[in-house]
Amino acid sequence: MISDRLSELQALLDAIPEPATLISLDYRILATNRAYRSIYVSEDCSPQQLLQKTCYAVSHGYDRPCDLAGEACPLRRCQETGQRQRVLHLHQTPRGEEHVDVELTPVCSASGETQAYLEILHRVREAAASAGADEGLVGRSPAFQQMLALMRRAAPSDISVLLLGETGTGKELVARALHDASARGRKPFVTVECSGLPETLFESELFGHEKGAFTGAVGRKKGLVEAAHGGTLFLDEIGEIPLPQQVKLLRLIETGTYRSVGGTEPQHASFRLICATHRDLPDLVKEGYFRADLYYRISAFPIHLPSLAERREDLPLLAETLLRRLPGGETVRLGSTALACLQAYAFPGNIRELRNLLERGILLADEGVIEVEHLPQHCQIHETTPDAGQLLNQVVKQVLPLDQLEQHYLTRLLHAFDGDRRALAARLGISERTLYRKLARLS
Ligand SMILES: Nc1ncnc2c1ncn2[C@@H]1O[C@H](COP(=O)(O)OP(=O)(O)OP(=O)(O)O)[C@@H](O)[C@H]1O
Repeated sequence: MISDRLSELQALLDAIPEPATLISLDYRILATNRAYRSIYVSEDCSPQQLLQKTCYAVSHGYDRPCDLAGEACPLRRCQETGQRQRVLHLHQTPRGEEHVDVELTPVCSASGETQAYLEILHRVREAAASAGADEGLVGRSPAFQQMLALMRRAAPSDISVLLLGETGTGKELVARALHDASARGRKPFVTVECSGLPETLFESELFGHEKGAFTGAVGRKKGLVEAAHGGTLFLDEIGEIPLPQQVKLLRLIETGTYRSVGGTEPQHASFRLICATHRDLPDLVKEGYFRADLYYRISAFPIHLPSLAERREDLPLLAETLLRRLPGGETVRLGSTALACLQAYAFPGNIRELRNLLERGILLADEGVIEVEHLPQHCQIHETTPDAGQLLNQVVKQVLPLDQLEQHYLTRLLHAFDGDRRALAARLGISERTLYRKLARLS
C-alpha cells in the first residue's frame, strides 16, 4: 500500500530541490515538497486542498488527463512503458504560464508493482510563455515547444548542434540559449558570421595571426577560436563557407587543433560547436558545394526552427513581446484589425520582419495603437470570407458579451464538426490544446 510508505517518500521528496510531487495511479496528488508548494500553493488553494486535487487540474486547469485534452501525458506514457518519461508542458502557476520539463518516474513496490509516480518539474528558463521577459525566446505554440524540447535535450551535452531555419526565425537567439543552458554557460559565446567573411580573412579571423605574418600584421592577433576557448563557437550561415575554407574548418573540428597565420606551433582548441544555416545542406553536398564529411561532423544534432507561418498562433504573443522590447513601444499596442492583417500575411522575413514592421508602426502610431494604415501596404490585406461578413451583420444587431458569443460559436461549430476537435482546431487556425481550453471554460 502506498499509504504505508508516505512518510518515507515524503522525506525523499523533501530532499529534492526542484518542485516535486507524488502522484497516485489515478492522477491524485499524494504528497508535495516545499519547492512545489511555494509555486502552486496560492491564496485560493491551501496545501491541504492541493492534496485532494489531480495533477492535471493543478497544472493545467483541466477536468481530464492531458492526453484526453490533446497533449502528451507523461503519466499515461509511464503506465504504458513502465519507464521514466520526460515531456515539455505549459503549466499554470500563480506567476502565469511557464514552460516546464516534466519528469515522471514510476515508484514500485518490492514485488515490482507500480504504486505511484514521482513527478519532478524542471522549470525551463530558456524561453518564456508570456510577454514579460526583457530578452530571450518567447513562444507557446506546439511547433515552438517541439523545438524547445529538442534544445533542452541537446543543451547539457557537448554535441554539435545544427540549427536549420529560414532567415529571421531566431537561430542566433536559440544558439545563445543553448550556450546559456550548457555547462559552458559562464564561458564566452563567440559568433562567426560566415556569410560576411571574405575568403582572404577567414583564416586570420578564425585562427588569429602572429606579428609580421603578413603586411600590416603589426602585432599578434587573437582569433575567434581562441576567444571561444572553454565556451561556444557559433558559426552562423555555415552554408556560405567556400570549399577551400571548409577543409580548414574540418581539420579544426576533427583534430581539435589549429595553427595561427604565421605560427608554427599547433594550438589546442576547446569549444562547443553550434552551426546555423537557412540553406539545404544535403542539397549543397549533392551539388558539390559543401563537403559531405564536414556536413556529417556538424549535424550530429539538427534542430528545425519553425517559421512564423508554422507558429502563427504565437504572433500576438511575439508582437506584444517585441513591442515591449522596442524603444518607444512600451506604451503602444497593436489594433485588432492590424493584428488580423498580420495573421494573414506570409512573413518571408519571419520574426525579424515582424520586429521591423512594429518598429515602423511605433513611429507612425500617434495615438498609441498601430492600425492597418500604419502597416506597409503589402500587409494591409485582411480577407474576411462572405460568411464571416454575413455572420457579423447578424451579430451586431444584438450585442452579446464576447465570452457568450464565443461559447455559442464554438458549441455550434463542434456540433457541425461531429465533435472532431482536431479538425475544428485546424480550421480555426488554433492548436487543439487552445481549443480544449476554450471549450473547458464553457463546461
Ligand atoms: N522566439 C523568439 N522570441 C522573441 N524574439 C525572437 C524570437 N525569435 C527571434 N526573435 C527576434 O527576431 C530577430 C531575428 O532573430 P535572429 O537574428 O536570432 O534570427 P536568425 O534566424 O539568426 O536570422 P538570420 O538567419 O537572418 O541570421 C531578433 O531580433 C530576435 O531577437
